[in-house]
Amino acid sequence: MLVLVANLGSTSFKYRLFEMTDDGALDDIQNARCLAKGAVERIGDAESHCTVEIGDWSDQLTMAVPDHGVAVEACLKQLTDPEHGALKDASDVAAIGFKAVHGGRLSGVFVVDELVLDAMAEMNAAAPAHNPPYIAAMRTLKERFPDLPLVAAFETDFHQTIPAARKEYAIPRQWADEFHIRKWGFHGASHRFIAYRSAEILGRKEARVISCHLGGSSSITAIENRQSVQTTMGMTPQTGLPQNNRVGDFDPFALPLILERTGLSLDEALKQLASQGGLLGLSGNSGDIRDLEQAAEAGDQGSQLALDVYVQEIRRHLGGMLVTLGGADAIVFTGGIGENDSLVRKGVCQGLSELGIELDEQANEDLRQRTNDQGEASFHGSGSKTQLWVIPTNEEVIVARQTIHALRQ
Ligand SMILES: Nc1ncnc2c1ncn2[C@@H]1O[C@H](COP(=O)(O)OP(=O)(O)O)[C@@H](O)[C@H]1O
Ligand SMILES: CC(=O)OP(=O)(O)O
Ligand SMILES: [Mg+2]
Repeated sequence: MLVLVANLGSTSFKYRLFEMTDDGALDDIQNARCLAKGAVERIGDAESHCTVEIGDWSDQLTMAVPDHGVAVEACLKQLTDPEHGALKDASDVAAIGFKAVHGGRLSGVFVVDELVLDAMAEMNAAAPAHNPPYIAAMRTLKERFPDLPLVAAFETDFHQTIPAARKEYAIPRQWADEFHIRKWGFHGASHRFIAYRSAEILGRKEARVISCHLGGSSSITAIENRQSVQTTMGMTPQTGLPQNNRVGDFDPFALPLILERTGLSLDEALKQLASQGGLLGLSGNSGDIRDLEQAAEAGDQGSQLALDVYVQEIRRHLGGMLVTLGGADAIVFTGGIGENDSLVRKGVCQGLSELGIELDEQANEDLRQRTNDQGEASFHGSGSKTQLWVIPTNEEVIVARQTIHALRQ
């Protein structure tokens, strides 16, 4: 069975085409053959980087990809290319699974119909960088391929195991009960993959793991027995750590002051918090960690401040997760930043030997030369009680499994 998985991130579009057996369990993460994969990075910038790998053939190009709709069209074109493509026709796939973000009252995995699209649209204001592009892509594909099942696997699903004491806001009871205002948590596919994969690596399902998904959007999750028990994002993916251009945790009582001083409407101010905040807002320069490190190196103070705030916020939440779990067997770094950025990993892990966390600086620097065939490597010192790992996330294989399960029901 062929399953195409579409992962529309805040700054990227990634896809993988899998050949899967349909009898695998959700945690059967090794049992999926990836026939093709591709990515478009820096969507919305003047130059987006596009990569594609189909079998032995690969290609890279730089072009303008203004939005996720254009990215999805480009992906289908690549996959059905007469010379290099993996599909004769898009209808060869059994389903397209989406790593969908906020379904509000719908948390779980659903075949996409009008009710699902409505539930997502209700959350457009809560997830402005994520829900509108997903809805647009789903509508386009439904129109072009009316017989092809589309499946939405919501990011909130993995966090349903978080106990009430860690998911309730201290707000009037009615808001929580009637309007579902609570900490939902996101990046569920990634944190679930890390939960399953780290348990395989550590050889223990009951391990205590802290999963740091650091990318265009970032969140940290505490995992016990392969289940989420606490996470940093809350009601919306604007919360928790500072994101690339979204604010992270913020005091709502600053808003009246902002509206009064700037003359902005509430809508405009929220738009700015969700597009001009985060690392971009702090630095006044860029939301991409690579640009910030380059600028900081050249002496740009705003960029250095953004990097420092990001690392300090990760450390603050890491401290909370360590206490929640009563210590950790492993801390795992994943996502575009977690997998690639040794400076951020070093900033987060240094000076924690009193807590049993010892970084091997050289191993952290040389990580790329030390990875196994899945791109994984550890970088803790020999005396460290807590293991430190980089594990490339595979959100798509989780969504592919969830898609098959949803089709069976
Ligand atoms: N080689 C790299 N070195 C350092 N940071 C990187 C590298 N590649 C990507 N990144 C960072 O990762 C981010 C993208 O991460 P990703 O997890 O793909 O994001 P999203 O899914 O939110 O779009 C970029 O914004 C950039 O900050
Ligand atoms: C919240 C979320 O799903 O983030 P992203 O896809 O941008 O990493
Ligand atoms: Mg992502």
